[in-house]
Amino acid sequence: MPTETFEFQVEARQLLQMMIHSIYSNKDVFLRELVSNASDALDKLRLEALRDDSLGADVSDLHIAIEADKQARTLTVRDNGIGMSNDEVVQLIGTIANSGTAKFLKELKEAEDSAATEGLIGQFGVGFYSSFMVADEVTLLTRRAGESQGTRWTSTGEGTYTIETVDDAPQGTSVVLRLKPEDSEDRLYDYTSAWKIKEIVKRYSDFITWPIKMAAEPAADAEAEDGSDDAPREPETLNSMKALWARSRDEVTDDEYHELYKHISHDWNDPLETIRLQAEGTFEYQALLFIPAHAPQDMFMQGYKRGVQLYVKRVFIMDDCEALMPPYLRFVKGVVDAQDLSLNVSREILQQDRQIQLMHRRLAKKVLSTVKEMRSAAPERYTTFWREFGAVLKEGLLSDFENRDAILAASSFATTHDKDGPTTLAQYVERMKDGQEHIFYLTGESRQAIENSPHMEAFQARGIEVLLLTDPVDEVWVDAVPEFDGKQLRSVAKGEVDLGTEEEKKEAGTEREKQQEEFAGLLAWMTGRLGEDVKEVRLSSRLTVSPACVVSDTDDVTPALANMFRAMGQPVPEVKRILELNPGHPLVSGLNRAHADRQEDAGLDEAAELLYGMALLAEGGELADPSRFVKLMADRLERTL
Ligand SMILES: Nc1ncnc2c1ncn2[C@@H]1O[C@H](COP(=O)(O)OP(=O)(O)OP(=O)(O)O)[C@@H](O)[C@H]1O
Repeated sequence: MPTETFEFQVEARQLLQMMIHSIYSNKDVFLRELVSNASDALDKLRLEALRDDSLGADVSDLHIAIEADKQARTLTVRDNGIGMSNDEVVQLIGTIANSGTAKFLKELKEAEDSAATEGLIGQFGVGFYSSFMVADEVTLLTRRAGESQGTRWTSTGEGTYTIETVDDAPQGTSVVLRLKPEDSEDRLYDYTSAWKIKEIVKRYSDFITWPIKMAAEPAADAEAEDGSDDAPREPETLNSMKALWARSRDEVTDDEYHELYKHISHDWNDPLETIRLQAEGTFEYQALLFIPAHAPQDMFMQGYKRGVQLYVKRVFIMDDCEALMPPYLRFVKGVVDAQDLSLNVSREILQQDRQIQLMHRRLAKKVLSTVKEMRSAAPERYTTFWREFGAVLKEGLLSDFENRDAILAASSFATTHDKDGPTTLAQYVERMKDGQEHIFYLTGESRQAIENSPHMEAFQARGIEVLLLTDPVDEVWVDAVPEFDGKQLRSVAKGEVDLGTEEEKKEAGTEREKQQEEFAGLLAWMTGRLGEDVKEVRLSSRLTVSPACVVSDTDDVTPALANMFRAMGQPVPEVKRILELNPGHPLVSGLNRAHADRQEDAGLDEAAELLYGMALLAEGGELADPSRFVKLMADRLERTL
């Protein structure tokens, strides 16, 4: 079989270039990545052998071996795991399937200093390619369990790689690195040194559940006597293989937890939070969960794989076990080790298992209570958490009714009360003014757009706090959550506004009756005139500065929500809104006088239309016919000159 040469996919090539030009300063991590891949391959083989008797794979001595050759300056990481078929090598090693990669590479190019670069690359993780940080040539020899032929893949990382079929490859994968010259100033150490290898394995891979073996070094005295040392030596196992989740908290350092996190999440950064849980009794399990410090790029994409790893009595069973985590906690990584499940358990069985459902509930509660505690105990970390995952967490308000209060208690919201810091609902309720019955909020594109919206005027004038909700999911959950602490949530852009003390309300009522009479003609005429667009034109009690605004009826769908449904392909009927006029505004009183004098003409028609258009623009809405609006406006302006 001839050797064939292939080109790396564009993204893969860019990533390799970055590896070769060593943008990541800690090069030791290449070994962690290779060991991590080898460990995954062993997990996969054990499972496949369990499920498929006919695989014909040897699973008697599964392990990882590290071999260094000082003379040849090579380092080999070998496993006798699942291996890869010829096609898999091309697909998995020659291309990058991760959809976030292009975006990541762009950000990486724009990053200005090396610290920013490392932060970014840490979010991504580059796995196998990190070999090129320390090697100028990498050879991978692999044979998939159950297949007879193997594949050799070789590359210097410069744009192409070669592939050839090999007849006598052992089962599993070996990766041979031809090491670059040592350069300790660049943190490129001697990776043939047994001491260095041990140090790296201990630091990053101690918990790996498979033995990581290294051939023992020849003893110094034996070499001195006759220059050779032929006696076979037992290879040394470098890692303790202890499952961290099964050890007590005080036996494990934070660093050890963090390395386990990196292994299972493929993240290069430390997690934000580590959560431990031990359940005893009839259904025993241990969980070690992590909240990452960054949201993955594809968290909102369809097909995002959620869930933690499932082990049964220390044996890895599956990745992304979605039965253990609700969708709104899909960012949580970790390990759950259950004592009483079958090793053959399938995803379908897990979904229906009552014990698993109980476990799922308990894990969700534990994550939520941890987040809540984080807010008081570590506010900075909570801020990071909320920035990265707040929008996802709030999805739970729509799906997890049982934990709704716990989700609300772990949530925070931007508020008019504080320019910089968010508030909790409990804090909001504490600050509520005498006579205020509701928790007020407004949804919109951005804080600025909301604050400048005319709907806010009466609230600003009275100093009533309003929550400023800018995540798309906010449009939805506010309708699904009936109340918090006995207080209803109310949009300031919906329904009638009824603020102030009883006395003030009474006074305002008499005043309003007078105004109703005064403006009755104008309101009736405008309701007819704008009837195609709005269901009613009425006087407003929410405006102090602006002439007009558009509001939705209390139970109507807002335009933003309707747009969201339409974007998801769900038809939503057109819902007409209400135009409110500010009787105290000179433009409105002027229009009222003009209407009383002239009853009807083209000028009045246009003024009504312009007023409605202005109200839409003021809330950040869209005009049905912007060019007509601009023309009418230009005509009017022209007449003022
Ligand atoms: N030793 C190995 N045995 C079998 N398959 C392997 C081995 N090393 C890598 N692979 C396959 O190649 C794929 C790509 O590996 P790579 O290390 O580049 O990325 P990854 O481990 O999937 O994720 P990340 O890039 O986040 O580390 C792996 O998912 C795995 O399927």
